[in-house]
Amino acid sequence: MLLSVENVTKVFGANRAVDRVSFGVERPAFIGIIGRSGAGKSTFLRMINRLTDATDGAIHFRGRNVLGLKGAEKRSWQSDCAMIFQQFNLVPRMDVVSNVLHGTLNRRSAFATFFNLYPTADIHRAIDILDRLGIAEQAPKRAEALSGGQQQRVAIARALMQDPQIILADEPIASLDPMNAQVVMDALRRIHEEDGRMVIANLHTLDTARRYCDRVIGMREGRIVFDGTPDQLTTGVARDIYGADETFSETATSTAIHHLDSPAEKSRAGVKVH
Ligand SMILES: Nc1ncnc2c1ncn2[C@@H]1O[C@H](COP(=O)(O)OP(=O)(O)OP(=O)(O)O)[C@@H](O)[C@H]1O
Repeated sequence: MLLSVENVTKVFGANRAVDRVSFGVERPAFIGIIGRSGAGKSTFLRMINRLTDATDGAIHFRGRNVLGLKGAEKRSWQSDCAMIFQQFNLVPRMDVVSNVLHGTLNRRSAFATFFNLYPTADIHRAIDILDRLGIAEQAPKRAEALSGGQQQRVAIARALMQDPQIILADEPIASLDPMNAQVVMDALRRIHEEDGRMVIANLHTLDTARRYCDRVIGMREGRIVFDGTPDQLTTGVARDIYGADETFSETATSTAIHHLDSPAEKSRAGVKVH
């Protein structure tokens, strides 16, 4: 088993935010985690890369319990599983290349970090990665001058700089318009396919999960209530995951471009209808 999650639990006071979550992954896959706000998706992702300590349970990656790692071993694990956030978390006033080079921070000495010194090889690699993501020409600009979709690709480049085995993406497209959302999801999918990296993404839209993931995990109130392929993710199952009644509509959880076909949807999305 490549990744094995066993009874992982996180308790905040009286609230079981994540409740005995267990599943196994045999080979690097593109996994989507869906569920309504507060279902425990972010907390779970943050426990994998040790941003949040679990209350109970174990997570084994290639046979090693990552929840027990300390010090240098923990930091090394954290660079093996790079995280991408909804708000990109770039340094806005810093240029794009420097933001990407930040992905090598925990490999560099305090001296080099203080004086902002980067090996030439790292700078070349950063530009190659930006090129691969189609944004090399943005390299000298300040991060804040870029569109949301471009900024998220910079964040992906920063993650790739760590050469991670797993990319953890916490609502990576929740702040993006449908067009940019697609560009970012395409980039993640391509990295998964070309590099064989595992991707675990918290997603708030069903259609994105169906379209990009090999496997979808549905969470509700801290527990896994669905674990299967996109094909098995029927409207009935989705209704169960989101805890909605018969009035549940798929488009309510959708941002995809192809759902903006009808004039009503276009106008709701703020697109001018002629
Ligand atoms: N640091 C914290 N202290 C106390 N409670 C927390 C903390 N972080 C999360 N929670 C609670 O844990 C539960 C799960 O939150 P979490 O953010 O993991 O859900 P989520 O599915 O990612 O939702 P969202 O998409 O809104 O982030 C919620 O009830 C939340 O209020």
